Amino acid sequence: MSVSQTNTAQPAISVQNIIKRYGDFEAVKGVTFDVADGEIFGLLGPNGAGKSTLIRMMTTLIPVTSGKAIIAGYDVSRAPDAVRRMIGVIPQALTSDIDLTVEENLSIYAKLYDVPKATREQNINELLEAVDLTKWRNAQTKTLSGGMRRRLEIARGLVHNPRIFFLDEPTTGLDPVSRVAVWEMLNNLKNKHHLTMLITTHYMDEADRLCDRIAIVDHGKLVALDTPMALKANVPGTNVVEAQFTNESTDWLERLRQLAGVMSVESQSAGMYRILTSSGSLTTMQLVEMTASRGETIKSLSVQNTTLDDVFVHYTGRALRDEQVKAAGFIMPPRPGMQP
Ligand SMILES: Nc1ncnc2c1ncn2[C@@H]1O[C@H](COP(=O)(O)OP(=O)(O)OP(=O)(O)O)[C@@H](O)[C@H]1O
Repeated sequence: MSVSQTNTAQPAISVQNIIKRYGDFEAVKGVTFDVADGEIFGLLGPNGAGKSTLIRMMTTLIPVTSGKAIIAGYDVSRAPDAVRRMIGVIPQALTSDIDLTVEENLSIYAKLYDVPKATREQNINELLEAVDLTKWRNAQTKTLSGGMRRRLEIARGLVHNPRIFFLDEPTTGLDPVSRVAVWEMLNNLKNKHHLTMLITTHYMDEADRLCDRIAIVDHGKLVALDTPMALKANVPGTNVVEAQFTNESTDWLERLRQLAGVMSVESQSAGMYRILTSSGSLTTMQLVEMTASRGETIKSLSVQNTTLDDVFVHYTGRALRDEQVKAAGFIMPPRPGMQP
């Protein structure tokens, strides 16, 4: 079926049993999901899970091996130009021209996308305001901080008024304050421009705060898809107890596993144990009793609700902090005048 009409009742993005093969290697193995109009949809997964490959297919950068991706009503394989007019794309790498000013970067893109002259200036002014760069419009891009440059790239991706915005790790390499500023900005932009957003991220707190629904991808397959709250509620064990003992006994792992409600126990560094349990209070009570009856002491103890990190571990078998090693390796390019 060739879909050529834009229809607001249909999903903004519809991916149907999509497959991508690189030679003999299947990087995406039949993934299906819809993204509703106006939704912020997160794609999470370990390194190499297939997130970028999925985004590249949805944004027409690489051909689909089989299956379909329908973006704003257009099939990426049959109507790639129409898809490109409907989408804005922020890739992982920063691509604005550092020798141009902020405004020149936006203006060149607007011309590339044939934004009519009459609306070009107004669009640029509004976007500069939205990303809080109005007073930097004449600054050379190379003088901007990492966070400001990322905001410029986001404004540039919206200069032709796309309906659907794809962001591949929009806050990687930013400090926590800049990350929160980008989240707020994306939320404001979404509401003001009625955008649909698809975001990949390595940061669980980002996905939790920003996304209406989250898809977890692993080894090229979709392994979970729901709202952050439902994902957390559906993971066995609703609490995480972290405990550290003064005595480095080798049988803690086994003894902790036998406490009431315990689903799994993970031994961490510095004698810390992370316990996933269906009843934080019951497990904690028994843990305290058991420790006291053996004449041992607890060095530290905390009880937390299940986080998206726990969801991630549950579905992928890997902790996100392993993934963050790679993410932390990305460093924003230095700007002139910055201290090393
Ligand atoms: N052009 C290519 N040729 C061959 N294999 C590729 C190519 N691009 C990606 N792959 C492989 O496909 C798999 C999925 O890669 P992809 O970049 O989509 O993962 P990702 O989830 O985006 O990972 P990351 O978080 O590291 O960006 C990986 O095993 C990768 O090595």
